[in-house]
Amino acid sequence: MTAVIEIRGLRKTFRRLRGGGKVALDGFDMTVEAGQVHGFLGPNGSGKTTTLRTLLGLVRADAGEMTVLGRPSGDYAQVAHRVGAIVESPAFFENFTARKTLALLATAGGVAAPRVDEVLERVGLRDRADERVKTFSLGMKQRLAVASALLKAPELLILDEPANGLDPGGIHEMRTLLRDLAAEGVTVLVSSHILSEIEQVCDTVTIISRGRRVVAGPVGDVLAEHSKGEYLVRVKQLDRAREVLEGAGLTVSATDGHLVVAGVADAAEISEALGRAEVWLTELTPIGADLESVFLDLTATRPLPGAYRQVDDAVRVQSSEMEVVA
Ligand SMILES: Nc1ncnc2c1ncn2[C@@H]1O[C@H](COP(=O)(O)OP(=O)(O)OP(=O)(O)O)[C@@H](O)[C@H]1O
Repeated sequence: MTAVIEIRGLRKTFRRLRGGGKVALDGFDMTVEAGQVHGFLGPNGSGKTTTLRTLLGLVRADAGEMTVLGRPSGDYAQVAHRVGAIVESPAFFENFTARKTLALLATAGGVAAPRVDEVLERVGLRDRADERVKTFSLGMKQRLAVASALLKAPELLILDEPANGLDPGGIHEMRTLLRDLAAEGVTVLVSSHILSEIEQVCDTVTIISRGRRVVAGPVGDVLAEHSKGEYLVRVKQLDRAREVLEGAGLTVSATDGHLVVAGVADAAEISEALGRAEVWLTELTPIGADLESVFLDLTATRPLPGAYRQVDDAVRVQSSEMEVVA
């Protein structure tokens, strides 16, 4: 596979007016392969936007190496026409219509005029194209931003929170759009806090916490690695099944007419133990980890009862250990 984005050891500290600095990126690494939809996740203030701005040449890194579409970051101007990006909400002239906004951007970027109607159709703004941007809702402005990023028919699309403000139908359409673009060979890097969306739409994922990569890989592998070996068990004799499974050394909890059995290395442990006691299974299903629980665990941002977590409270992962730093 070819890496479209390769980042190694990226460091950035922002100076503070009153002295000292804020470490935004602390040796961050990321690889995005061609043709994939890659999710970029991290808590507020973990360094996502700084990474994306550095990739696009808007922020100068203190150290590290980056290539975009095979070119080192210093040559970004030479690949900029092959990259479409929305990083933070773009500002549009409020008095212009959507069509005029895109037509101006198309002219400035040397894009053929018919492309404007194609992208308006693609983001669902065809019927509102001649209305002024100031009358647009947040979600409609977001659609316009995506349309502007698509104008150049980019090979690499970078989207920071594209679902921001979209209604459920719009989120669904955004998901379809990203998958369709990937099927056409476009590489998509998407940052989002809507983890269920990322889980559905992305092939691969990188999670950042306090400026460092805490996990990366195919979404399925990341979920499998963090699976807790839990199974949902349904049987007619619930109490008897619980007794048998606990007797076999398994951890069992009863919920809503079924059992959840934890710490299971192999499903056969459950079926054999129950079978020996002549308790017959009606359902045995592995309970997979979801991206939200993996994210909350790896970034140590799971809400604590009775406490208001502060944005910079998180973890720094060192090999397999987690050191909590407040
Ligand atoms: N221009 C700046 N000057 C000073 N500090 C900055 C600047 N830009 C970002 N930071 C700090 O760097 C850290 C990383 O910020 P960044 O915007 O990259 O986070 P993020 O992961 O995109 O967060 P969010 O999910 O809230 O958008 C934060 O602590 C932020 O306050």
